[in-house]
Amino acid sequence: MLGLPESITVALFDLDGVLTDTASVHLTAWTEAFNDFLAHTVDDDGNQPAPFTTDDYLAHVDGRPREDGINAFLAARHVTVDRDAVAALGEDKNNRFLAILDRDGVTAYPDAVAYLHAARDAGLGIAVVTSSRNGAPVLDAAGLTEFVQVRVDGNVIADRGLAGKPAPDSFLLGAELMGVGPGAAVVFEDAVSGVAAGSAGDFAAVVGIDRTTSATQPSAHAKALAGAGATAVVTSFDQLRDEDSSEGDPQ
Ligand SMILES: O=P(O)(O)OC[C@H]1O[C@@H](O)[C@H](O)[C@@H](O)[C@@H]1O
Repeated sequence: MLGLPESITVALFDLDGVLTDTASVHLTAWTEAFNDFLAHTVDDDGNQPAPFTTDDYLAHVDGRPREDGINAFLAARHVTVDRDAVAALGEDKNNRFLAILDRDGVTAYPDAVAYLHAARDAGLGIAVVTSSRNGAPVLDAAGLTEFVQVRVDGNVIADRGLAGKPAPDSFLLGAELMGVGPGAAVVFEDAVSGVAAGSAGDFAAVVGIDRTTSATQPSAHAKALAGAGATAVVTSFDQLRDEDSSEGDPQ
């Protein structure tokens, strides 16, 4: 029913881009904020840096805590700024993110909601592990809070001084708070940094969710997720459940 090894009793879900259609909102907010910022900045050689692109988002920002994403992208553009500038850029992006949320609301992916129902019905423990400090309001706006027994979000990560994804620490904390070790838990992730975190944590399974395409041909992102250590890559949770009905696996 869930397409998972039977040893798994806990599911750790990333949020943005896995359960909710908010990776696109982060991408839009980051693109606007970075490009406004870059327009008034020069790199370490005094040149105008190239604009922020979707590829930059996937490589440097996706899945990481806010400040880590800023630092990784600016380092890639050889732009050096002080901590106040990083904080101001992060705040600008967050204001843009919240304004889009306020205007458009949050959509939960139907396949993810169906999978949450199936996981809960099967008795699996459910946790959300997100780098976002907006994890609680996004879950609320999507109507998903009722499913979540444990939430590790960007605020928890900062309060506890944990290393962000691609370090495994936030997922390991999620498993610990659910009372299991990584050998009894599955990680669901759409970001390369998140899959790398699950892989580094030795979780029983790390499922990459590639929502960049609905085609059967593996996308570049699907290949990147596999390369980062995903034990399986699917374009929808439905594929996990379909696999089971064709194989007759009990869980
Ligand atoms: O700025 P926030 O809401 O704390 O989010 C931090 C990061 O959270 C991750 O979940 C997203 O994949 C990133 O795009 C985002 O930058």
